[in-house]
Parts: sequence; C-alpha cells; structure tokens
Amino acid sequence: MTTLTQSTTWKALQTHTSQLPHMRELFAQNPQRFEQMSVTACGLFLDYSKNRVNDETLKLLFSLAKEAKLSEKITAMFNGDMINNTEQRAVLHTALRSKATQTIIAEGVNIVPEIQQTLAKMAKFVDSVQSGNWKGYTGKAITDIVSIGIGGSFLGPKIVSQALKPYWQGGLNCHFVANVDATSLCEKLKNLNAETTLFIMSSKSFNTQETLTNTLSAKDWFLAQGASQQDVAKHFVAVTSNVAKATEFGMDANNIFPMWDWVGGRYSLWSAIGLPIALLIGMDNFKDLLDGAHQMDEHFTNTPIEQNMPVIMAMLSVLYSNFHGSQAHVILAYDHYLRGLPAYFQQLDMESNGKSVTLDGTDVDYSTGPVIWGGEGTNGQHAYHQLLHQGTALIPADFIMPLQSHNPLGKHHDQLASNCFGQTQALMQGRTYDEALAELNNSSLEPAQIALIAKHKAMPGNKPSNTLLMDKLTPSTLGALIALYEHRTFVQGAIWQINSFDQWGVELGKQLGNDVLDRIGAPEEASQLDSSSNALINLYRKGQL
Ligand SMILES: O=P(O)(O)OC[C@H]1O[C@H](O)[C@H](O)[C@@H](O)[C@@H]1O
Repeated sequence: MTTLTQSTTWKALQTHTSQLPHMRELFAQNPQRFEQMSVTACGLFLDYSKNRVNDETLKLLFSLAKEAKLSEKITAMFNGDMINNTEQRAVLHTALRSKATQTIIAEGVNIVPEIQQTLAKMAKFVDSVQSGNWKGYTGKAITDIVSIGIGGSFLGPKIVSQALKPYWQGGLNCHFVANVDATSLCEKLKNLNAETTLFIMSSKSFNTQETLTNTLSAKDWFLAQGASQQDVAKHFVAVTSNVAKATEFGMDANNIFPMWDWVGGRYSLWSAIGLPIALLIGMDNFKDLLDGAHQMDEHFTNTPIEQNMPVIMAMLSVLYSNFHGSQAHVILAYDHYLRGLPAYFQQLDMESNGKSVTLDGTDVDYSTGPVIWGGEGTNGQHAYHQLLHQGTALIPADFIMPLQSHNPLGKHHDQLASNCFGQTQALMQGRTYDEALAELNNSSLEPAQIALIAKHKAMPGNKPSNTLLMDKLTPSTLGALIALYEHRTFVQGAIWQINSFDQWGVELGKQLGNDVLDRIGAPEEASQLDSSSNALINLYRKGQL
C-alpha cells in the first residue's frame, strides 16, 4: 500500500467530496464563484468554476500537492535532475524554449548554446527552402514537404502545423506520413513530383520500424522517378539524436538536425522535430510558439500553486480520477484549427501517466492517468455529448475556444461560442425531473406519457468542465496552451509518484511484433505460439479466408 492513500489529506478528501452539494447549489451559495475560480496566464483564461469544488476542496487539493513536494519536483525538472529514473535521463524540453541568455546544465554541460545553434541551423534551412534557394536535383525549388515520423515525432508537428494554418507562408505544402500501412505513404506520393519534394525523416532514436520502412520506401520512390543516389542529399534531411545511424543510412551530415536524450518524444515539438512547423509558418512564428511556451514555464515555476493554471487543472483531474471514480477526460476544441489537439493531448497524457507502479516500483493503489479523448465542437454535440450529459460515466471536459475567429463570417462565431458556453451550462445545471415535467405540461400527451418522457428528459447535471479561452489562436497562445497541458500532466504524475517520462508499455508490443514478422516470413507455418496467434499468422500467410 502506498503512503499517498494513507495520508490524512487523502482521507479528508474522500469524506469531503462525498458531502459536497450539487454545483447548482454551489453557484447559488456563492455569487463570487466565477471571479474566485478563474485565472489568467500567458494569454489564456481558465474558468474552473464549473467543477465539483468549494474553498475547502481546493484547500485540500493544494495540501495534497504540497505534501507531494510539488515545488521541489518542479525545481528538479527545470534544473535538469535525472527525474526519468528508469532511463537515467534529465527532462529538459523546457530548455528548448528558454532564453538564449539562460544557463541550463544537463550532465555537467550548459545546453543552451547547442539549442541556439540548432535553432540557427533551422532558421538558415527554413529561409533557404522558403525562398526557393534550396534547389532539387533538377534545379527546381521545393513545393512539398513530406514529414516521416511517428508518435512524438509526428503528432506535434502535424497538429501544430494544422492549428497554425493562418500563419503559413512561403507557399509550401506539408504531408505527414506516420503509419507503416503503405496506403498512407502511397496516397501522399501519388500527387507529388520528386523534383520539388523534400523528405524530413524525424526519429529521435533512428530506430523506429515504421519510420525506417517509410523512409526507405520514399527513397525507392524518389530514385524510381529518375533521380540518382547523389541527388538524395538534396531531398532527404533527418532530425535525430542518433547522428551516427542517420549518416550510416545515407543522410548528408550537413542535413542532420540534432536532438537530445533529455527531450522525450512526446515533448519534442519544440526541438528540431518542429522543423516541418517552422518550414510552414516561418522561423519568427516558430520562435513565438517557443516564447508562448516559455511564458507558461515562467508562470508554472513562479506562481503560487493556488493561482497556478497547470497545477489547478492537474489537481482537478486528480480530484475526479481519485475521488469520483472517473476514468476518462474529454478535450473539446471549439475551433476547427485546433481539431487535432485531443489526439495530441492523448499521447502526451496517456503515454506519460498510463503507469501502475511508483518511481520506486511500488504498485499503486489508486487510479493514475485517465483515458484522454475528444474532438471538435460543435460536431461532438451531435454525437458523443449525449453520453456526457446522461451517461453513467463521469467524464470531466475541457472546452477550449478563441474569442476571435481567424475567419469571421456572419454569425458563425457567435453560434460557435453560444454552443460552447451552452454545453458547459447544461452539463453543470442539468434539468430536474420537475423542470422536464413543467416543460411538457402544455403538450397534448397523456399524463402517463408526460411522466415517462420527463424521466428521459431529466439530466443530472453536476458534470464538471473547464473553459479555456484566448483572444485569438496565435503561435504564442498555442505554445502556452500546449505547455499548460505538459505541466498539467507533470503535476498529475508528481502527485501519483509515477515516472511520467518513460514508456516501457510500448516495448513488449514492438518486441512481439518483430517476432511475428519473422514467423510471417518463415518457411514453415507458425506453431510455437498460442493457438490464436498461430492461426492468425497462418491465415495471413495464406492471404485469404
Ligand atoms: O522519434 P522516434 O525515436 O522514432 O520515436 C517515435 C515514437 O515511438 C515510440 O514508440 C514512443 O512510444 C514514442 O514516444 C515516440 O515518440
């Protein structure tokens, strides 16, 4: 049993949360609730008043954070301590957005100069490609980028590029290939001209099956279009921490952008892994993205926990996971440009906090990371919101919306905003049986039918949500938003005493996948595995049912 669940604060929270009244009542009790439960930081505004909390709940949650030595843990991360204890690594993605004048030490070396050099190398490359000075093998300028990478080497670049489409410049297009399913690559290549296409191979380890296979196939395609081996250097660049392996693969050493062991894959968009983003939005905008994240780092490290946005959001999540039995958390982006955020936060949070032993290897006796999912508003309202309102699962929601649209058109944005706010209101207040009855009173239905329909129309409410607003979606506000969720994830991990920076769970699948690949290609039928796996492999070898 862990000490966490034995603590007085934990036990007090268990008792307290079961006694808290419905949120309707909490709002009625305190007219200042919104003012007291909202906070602004780095161009973001968080309204967390529609949560199952009162002053006492917050006090207990913040005590839990203090007892977990949160401040010390934050300092340890920013100082470059080896907080990723299973891989013996520092966790310094925050250094990637630091100021050039800072000194940040990892393993005895100030890493800021290296970071700045890489940014300068990126800037030169971006300028050369955007200006058309970088020529392909027939002397033509580049028009299309194909970014090949998976996991953290894919989601960040793809989703941030998509989110910042209003800032694209230079006329370049970017296509992302992650899956080893050849359809992904082939569908992209169909419409591309090898003479004007540049491939970026992004892999921290340079060892990921999907990325290596897709890059080799892309190279075969490139050569099959009439290019020669010497032309490869003009069309293939790599971002990796394994420079030796990339060179061995045939990449020109000048075209390899470094990254480092102290950057986790899912925290790497701030490094040269962000090169596709920089190529699309330009280096100044990329630096604004870094700056927005840096501002959030400053807020996170310098603000008392009671006003600290990532800490507040993390502790609310802990509240639902550990004291209300919630197993999921939904991200609802009310902005078409931000439609990819749920997938991004899904990897960030689930790969970080999907753990069941503490740092010292003790089995946890409490829930850790919830299932993160979500989508784009208002689309979800016509699909899964039904379950949020009336289902049996408690799923806290984050509503994210810019106040100003990049595409102001008629009443569209008013309608988007009214739907967003209307949903948070409906989730919070619900509709009582009596209210449903009153609404049906004037109908021509029989009393028994009215009673039945009222039962179905009644909604419990008391469903928690956060509302996150910003003036406008800009590189800087997006940087702050992503850093907010990174730190939220970190704080949760700190409370749960887990390592949020390793991902051993993905390894066994990779290992067994390689073994299966060998058996698929073996001369004899599979017979050494469990009956299901043998039969599936043999069915696949046969190629038909
Ligand atoms: O960048 P790479 O080394 O190719 O890794 C790509 C991805 O694959 C791994 O399996 C991890 O689960 C991810 O965290 C990582 O981002």
